[in-house]
Amino acid sequence: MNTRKVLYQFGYRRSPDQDCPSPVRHPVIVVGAGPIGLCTAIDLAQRGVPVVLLDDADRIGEGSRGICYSKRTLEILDRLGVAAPCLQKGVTWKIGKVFQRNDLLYAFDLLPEDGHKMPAFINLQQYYLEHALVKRAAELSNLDLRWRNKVIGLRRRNDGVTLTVETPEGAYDLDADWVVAADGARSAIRDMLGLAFRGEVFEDRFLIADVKMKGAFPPERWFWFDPPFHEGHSALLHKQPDDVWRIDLQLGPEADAKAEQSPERVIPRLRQMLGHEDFSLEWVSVYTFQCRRLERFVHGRVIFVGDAAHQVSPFGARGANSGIQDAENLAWKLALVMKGDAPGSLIDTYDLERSAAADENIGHSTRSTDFIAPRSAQELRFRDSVLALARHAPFAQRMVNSGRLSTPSTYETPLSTPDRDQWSSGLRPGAPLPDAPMLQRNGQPIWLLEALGGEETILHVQNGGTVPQGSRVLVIGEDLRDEHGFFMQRFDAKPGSTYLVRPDQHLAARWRSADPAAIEKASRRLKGFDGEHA
Ligand SMILES: O=C(O)CCc1cccc(O)c1
Repeated sequence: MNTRKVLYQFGYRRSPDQDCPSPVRHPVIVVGAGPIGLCTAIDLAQRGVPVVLLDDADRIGEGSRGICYSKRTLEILDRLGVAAPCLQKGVTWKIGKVFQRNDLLYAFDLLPEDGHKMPAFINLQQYYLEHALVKRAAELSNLDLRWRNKVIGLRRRNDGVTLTVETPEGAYDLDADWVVAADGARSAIRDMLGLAFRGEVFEDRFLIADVKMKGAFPPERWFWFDPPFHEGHSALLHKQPDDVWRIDLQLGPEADAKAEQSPERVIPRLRQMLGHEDFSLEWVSVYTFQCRRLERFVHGRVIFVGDAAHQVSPFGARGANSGIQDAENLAWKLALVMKGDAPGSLIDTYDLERSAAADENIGHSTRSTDFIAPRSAQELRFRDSVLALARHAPFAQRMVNSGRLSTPSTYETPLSTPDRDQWSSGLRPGAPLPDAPMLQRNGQPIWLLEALGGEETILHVQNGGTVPQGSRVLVIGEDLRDEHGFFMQRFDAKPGSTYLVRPDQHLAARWRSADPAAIEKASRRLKGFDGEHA
């Protein structure tokens, strides 16, 4: 059952680099062609940076891995050109339900408002996402994806890194100005640099099963505390495409991982839960998890992203989503630095912003895990009291923690210019921009985030005055029209309001009226030319 079915097979191809007498030098080498490595490589390539992407495998296999992709992740995937196939195949959902025993404690809606291109979440087997990314990578002539290229050695130099790469035809060396380590939780690059994680390892074991069946459950996230079919433990259910259902069952710290994966143990548990045996097992595994991270994500010219840099429990779906957000944070910075349009110290803000995001994710993940699988009698008493109260008191429902689902971080960063004017919407410098439906000059609809793309942009609300100058300016009221008022409301905009947007669509600065000198200063600041990171 755990022998992975190969879903997509790719060929090893000899690279001309393997025939060169001395190592060929590349601007960026990304190690690991999982979703995070692929997103990093595609983003860099789209920004005009030639990339080599190395992976030790040559296939995408079935397996129990990431399934939930959040709205922000989908917005990033859209910019990378892969959201459409993911949305088409994925199961869209936004409702979560939390049960205790057989009783519904409460339900939540992750996106109660209209006017967003992307849904709150989709569920999609990771292999479909990886396949869409590999197809996209193949369209980019400056992205060289090399299968069965395993990094077995790494030497750091002041101005770069030399990698030794093993292939079916022998080993060869490559030089890189920068290496991005996206080689996952068991990162070989991390080991080669002798880097250790700090954080927590949780003892509780969970059974994870992908089950194929014609289920009558709706496309919602259902979470149970102490259900009658699995007493004293928790259970989680998600719908995936192709009639596959993801089931996570808490087993406790004493569970025997090997025995629990056998069909003799798994099938009765699932029969108990589903009330029938009309299903087949696609994938079964037993896992424990860690909430931990590297102290620093940037080590000279080697930069860590995704699970190679930080790890969380599955609850909240923060692993893959935060990894893809690492990729987008890094790509624009690396591209600017490599083109000489920003100082090298801009890369330090990747470390600063994304390690703060990792701490946020680890904090959420740890608190959820402590609530779901209490580790002491005191934690258990607290958990059970909250659940008892939540049955009758809505305020206590907010204290129930069955996993806080992934949301993007607002960066507290030297790249932001602090507000000097009064603003009242939830948006603030460092935050990802909300989307809004707009009309183009020709009357065709376009989403705000589509119009922004991946470039630094000034958004200026028309007021009859002088339009600010910048490398890219979009005037609301001319270039983009806000027919339904979503933009004005979400941005707390008034005529003259002006926003400076980072290449990753986070807000860098805003003013009630455009001031060319202030805009120029904020633009230099967002590229790391100003303040302590100059
Ligand atoms: O709903 C959640 O909190 C996470 C669902 C999930 C994500 C990744 C793996 C897995 O087994 C469950």
